[in-house]
Amino acid sequence: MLLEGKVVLVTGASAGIGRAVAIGCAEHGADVALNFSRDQAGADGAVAAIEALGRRAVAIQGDVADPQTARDFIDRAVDALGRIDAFVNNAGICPFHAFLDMPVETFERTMRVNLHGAYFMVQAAANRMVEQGDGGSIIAMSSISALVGGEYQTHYTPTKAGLHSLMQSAAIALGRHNIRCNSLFPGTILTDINKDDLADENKRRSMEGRVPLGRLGQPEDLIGPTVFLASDLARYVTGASLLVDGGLYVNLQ
Ligand SMILES: NC(=O)C1=CN([C@@H]2O[C@H](COP(=O)(O)OP(=O)(O)OC[C@H]3O[C@@H](n4cnc5c(N)ncnc54)[C@H](OP(=O)(O)O)[C@@H]3O)[C@@H](O)[C@H]2O)C=CC1
Ligand SMILES: C[C@H](O)[C@@H]1OC(=O)[C@H](O)[C@@H]1O
Repeated sequence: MLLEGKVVLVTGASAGIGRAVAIGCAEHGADVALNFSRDQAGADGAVAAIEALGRRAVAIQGDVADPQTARDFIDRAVDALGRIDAFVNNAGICPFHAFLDMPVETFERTMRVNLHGAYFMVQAAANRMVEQGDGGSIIAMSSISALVGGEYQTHYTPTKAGLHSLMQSAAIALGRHNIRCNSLFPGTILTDINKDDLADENKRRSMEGRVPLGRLGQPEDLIGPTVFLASDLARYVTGASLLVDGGLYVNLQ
């Protein structure tokens, strides 16, 4: 088991990718703390799934856009599970909207959840890992959108580029503590975040058609890459990024 004896913390773990990687880490031996903001039932379901695997789990509510949530989540998770070995910054939103009339509130909320929230969460996780003194792994759920644009994502893609940039700088700041910081770049993964956008059958077919592996992603496709980066197998990997997109990014023509 790659994560036997390790404690993994995941933000935004009541649904979608965060839920899948939280349960996936438990399948690979970890105890897991989950952050969520609204979906208590989803978080409770993920806790039950992890406990059914014989692992410990705790769900802690908090809006990552509030800087206080970061300290609270890390403190309560470590109180419950004893330590922190890996931190997955996953919570994120993507309210699709056109550029020219982007509401200020939509822009600011997206920045606060996806980027400001990540900054304070990563900082709080890193401080606890430094106190523990035996290293750690920080993983950011960035996106293929850190590399390419989207007409209705002008407020979102900069947060994903920013998140990867945060991982690069944090990798330098934390290397002396043996804390590794890496980004995952998922392509289009079928979750609630894009349910409405992909309800347009033409758009969905066109997106599928561009993926060399022939399908859009499932949340479980992120488990292997997350477990690898959290594990000691990745002990010399830091400041890196990994596309998990079925080949979408390289498919120019
Ligand atoms: N799906 C995709 O195609 C891709 C997704 N990503 C990234 O992956 C991450 C997860 O996305 P995905 O699983 O698709 O989305 P989902 O909408 O399925 O899940 C989002 C999760 O984040 C939580 N969340 C949202 N806002 C907050 C908040 N303010 N505080 C705490 N938790 C919050 C939600 O919990 P609750 O409902 O309880 O608030 C939920 O658990 C995001 O960062 C996204 O940008 C990257 C590339 C592609
Ligand atoms: C929400 C989108 O479908 C999804 O989010 C990303 O980060 C990917 O680039 C996709 O556009």
